[in-house]
Amino acid sequence: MQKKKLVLVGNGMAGVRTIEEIIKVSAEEFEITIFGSEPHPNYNRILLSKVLQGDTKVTDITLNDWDWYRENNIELYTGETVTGIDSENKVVTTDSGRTQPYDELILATGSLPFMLPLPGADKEGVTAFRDIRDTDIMLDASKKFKKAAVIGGGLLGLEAARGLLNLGMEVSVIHIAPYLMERQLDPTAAKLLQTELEKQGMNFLLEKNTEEIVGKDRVEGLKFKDGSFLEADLVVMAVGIKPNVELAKISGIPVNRGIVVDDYMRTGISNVYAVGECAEHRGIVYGLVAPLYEQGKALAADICGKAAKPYEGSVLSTQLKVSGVEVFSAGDFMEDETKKSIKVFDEQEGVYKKIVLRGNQIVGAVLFGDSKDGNRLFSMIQKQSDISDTSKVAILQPVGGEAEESLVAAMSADDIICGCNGVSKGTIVQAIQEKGCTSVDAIKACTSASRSCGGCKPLVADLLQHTLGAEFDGQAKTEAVCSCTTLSRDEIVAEIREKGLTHVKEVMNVLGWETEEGCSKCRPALNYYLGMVNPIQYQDERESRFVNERMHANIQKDGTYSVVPRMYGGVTNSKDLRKIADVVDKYDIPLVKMTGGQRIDLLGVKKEDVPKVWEDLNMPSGFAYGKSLRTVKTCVGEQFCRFGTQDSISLGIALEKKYEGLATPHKVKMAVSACPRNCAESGIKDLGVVGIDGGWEIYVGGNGGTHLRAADLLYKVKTDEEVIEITSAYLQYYRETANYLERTSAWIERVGLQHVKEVLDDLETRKDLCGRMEEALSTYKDPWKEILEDNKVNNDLFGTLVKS
Ligand SMILES: Cc1cc2nc3c(=O)[nH]c(=O)nc-3n(C[C@H](O)[C@H](O)[C@H](O)COP(=O)(O)OP(=O)(O)OC[C@H]3O[C@@H](n4cnc5c(N)ncnc54)[C@H](O)[C@@H]3O)c2cc1C
Ligand SMILES: NC(=O)c1ccc[n+]([C@@H]2O[C@H](COP(=O)([O-])OP(=O)(O)OC[C@H]3O[C@@H](n4cnc5c(N)ncnc54)[C@H](O)[C@@H]3O)[C@@H](O)[C@H]2O)c1
Ligand code: SF4
Ligand code: FES
Repeated sequence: MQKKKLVLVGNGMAGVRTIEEIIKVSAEEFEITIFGSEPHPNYNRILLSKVLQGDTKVTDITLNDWDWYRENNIELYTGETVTGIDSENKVVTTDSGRTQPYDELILATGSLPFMLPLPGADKEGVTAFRDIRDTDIMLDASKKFKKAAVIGGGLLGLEAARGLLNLGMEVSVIHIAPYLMERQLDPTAAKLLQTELEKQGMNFLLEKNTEEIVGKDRVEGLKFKDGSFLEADLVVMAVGIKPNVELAKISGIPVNRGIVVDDYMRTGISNVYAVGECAEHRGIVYGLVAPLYEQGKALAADICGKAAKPYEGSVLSTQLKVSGVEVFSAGDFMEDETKKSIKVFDEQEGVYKKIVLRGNQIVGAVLFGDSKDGNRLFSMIQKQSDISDTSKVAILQPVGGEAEESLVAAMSADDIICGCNGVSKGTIVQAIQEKGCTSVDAIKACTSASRSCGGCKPLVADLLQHTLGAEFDGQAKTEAVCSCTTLSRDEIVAEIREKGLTHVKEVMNVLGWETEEGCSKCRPALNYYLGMVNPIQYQDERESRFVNERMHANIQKDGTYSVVPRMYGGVTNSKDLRKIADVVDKYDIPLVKMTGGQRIDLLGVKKEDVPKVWEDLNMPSGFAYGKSLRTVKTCVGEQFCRFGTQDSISLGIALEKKYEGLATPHKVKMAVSACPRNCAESGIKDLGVVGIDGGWEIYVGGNGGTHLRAADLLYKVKTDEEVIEITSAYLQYYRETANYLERTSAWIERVGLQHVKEVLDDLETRKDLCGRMEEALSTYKDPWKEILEDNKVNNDLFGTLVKS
């Protein structure tokens, strides 16, 4: 059956979640194409606040990595904006001139930050806070400048302000209303919040209306309508958002404030849906993920032709993501003639709780200082619970002084634990009891709870503790390798050994993987563990490797490849240099560059030329792309240097020849310096050797990358043979005990240098490790040669045939 063409415009949180839902309902029905203006795969926009606050890194907030798109056969065009929709001919066009036909079209274009149209708003140093680019602008500015002004004292403005404080800036928040977060809080809670944030170092200017942003090219300050002035060299506008509807509007799709949709997210034009912050449902445009994900579910069922539960609107709840502050707000939180409140206010402790009732129904709540009851109250609001039978004040203190744990115990099965993803206590308990989930990560994988803002993680952990009791502590330490399983690395390796498992698919079947195909985290890891356990029998599964390892070359950002041939110990000769020069000319290679590991990198090689370049070079692969030994950097040593006490080059070459091509959990870099002056930088390598009088020192666990770490001295030895013996035993122990993708620097911190020493001090163990290392090394074959000799693989990978 011909698949239907499904096009998604907008590669953001709501759009991609909807695609996930569609794949869950009907994986085979659609050929999916996604366009996204941003140059990234789908990431967790919510966590940009945490990135700015220094709690996480941009690289850790990806929700769906490139492999996810590939694995689900989704054609993804990033950095490409859809500029027109021809709904008659069912085609979209993009800013790169591409046209893409569709059978079904989903618009998920999100919002645009509202930028106050002030004179000077275009000056350098004025930014919104919406995406990775804005976050980078703020991170950069904080390194060079001191004074930040945030316009807008809502959720976004306060989270930005906390981030800028953490980055060492002086921060003023300019707010137009008389109190903060007036859309979520009442004046009492807002005042408490302001006091707490002032204690943290924030400065507030309330009821201030900005008139102008002043400065030459760069912003220098803000002028206010009351004539006052504030110095600032960074201005962040956080004054709300507006639905991004321009594309829909020019394409004739009915638009009000947002794109108008029905209860299945259908727009006024057939086969065109809208979801997320760009959509307007029953007159409401939502700006939090929980309702957007609910919308996505309804859309997914409808588009797949299944009986869909209509989307009927959402009650909202919010929490501010600022550490040290607990603020919660939900539903209709302001009193009026029809709504009365019950309040508890402990001024001494700074705790304020309020519920708002319409008759006997609870319709809203505000909590400050202690937001633990937030989820329970939110569930009551969503269910419109009638509280006539309950003592009203007890609703605000339901567990009166009992142990914290009884909070989750007191929740009913349909109480929501994860507001963002709408996951109830019952669903999580079911995942623990029926699917064997034993960690927060495993629960995230099974149920999506904690996958968005992460605010519910402590509650999920409490629920795990409560459900598993004594079992929890022990099990909590073992993290699942990924969301496809609840098993940890150690459990998987043990099962592979015990059950004699030999293939990635077999591991998944036998060990009850949640997903049929696994994911980009577990597949390469399983491929490695299988090869490590059984190096002789195991057939490497190319398709389970990361793309660079599959291609045996690094893909560059423009789609070309880099080729780095092996040069043992960083030593070359005129013959190899001539070959390299000829190859560079013949294939028009734009850049030749020395690497940090003393190799020559040919950059910008066209995909179809890669095998031909390998063939003409006729040199072994340098494994510059691999989880493997990369290079052994050497200093010139005793042969030429007057300080040299040892032959660093010969030892470096011997090490590189011995361990080349060895599969390791992560890349391994080595160096050999012939004296303590350490010109080859042995102190920041995974394994570094330093010449001393009458022998060598062996250092381990060094890292010169993002997580800079000086290597630890492991042993002093006398001979080259001893260096090799210790290296073999050390590397083999790392291979056998590290998590896949764990560098030696992280591994040594985890297992402890002393522990590793004790293992290697045991001569029997050392011998066994060396024996297993020899076994692993015996399987080495140069991958470039192998591919050149296999026309099919060559053709599959590069679309070229080198040998006839
Ligand atoms: C710093 C920050 C913190 C937040 N914290 C929270 C929180 O704690 N809790 C919460 O619930 N919500 C939070 N939010 C809001 C939440 O991130 C949004 O509600 C959610 O991301 C909206 O999803 P969306 O898919 O509708 O829009 P977006 O995530 O904005 O995605 C839309 C995407 O479409 C792309 N696009 C637009 N037009 C086109 C086009 N024509 N062609 C191609 N691509 C296009 C855009 O570039 C964008 O990448 C936060 C937002 C920010 C900025
Ligand atoms: N923790 C969370 O849930 C969270 C965090 C960040 C962002 N978000 C979402 O992101 C979106 C954007 O957040 P936001 O805070 O910008 O929107 P918002 O509309 O909630 O708040 C904007 C604030 O700016 C103030 N403002 C408006 N004009 C102003 C002016 N000229 N001068 C000074 N202040 C002015 C308003 O009074 C308002 O309080 C919202 O949908 C929000 O829900 C949520
Ligand atoms: S490390 Fe010592 S021997 Fe090697 S080059 Fe430097 S000074 Fe010379
Ligand atoms: S409440 Fe946000 S991820 Fe669970």
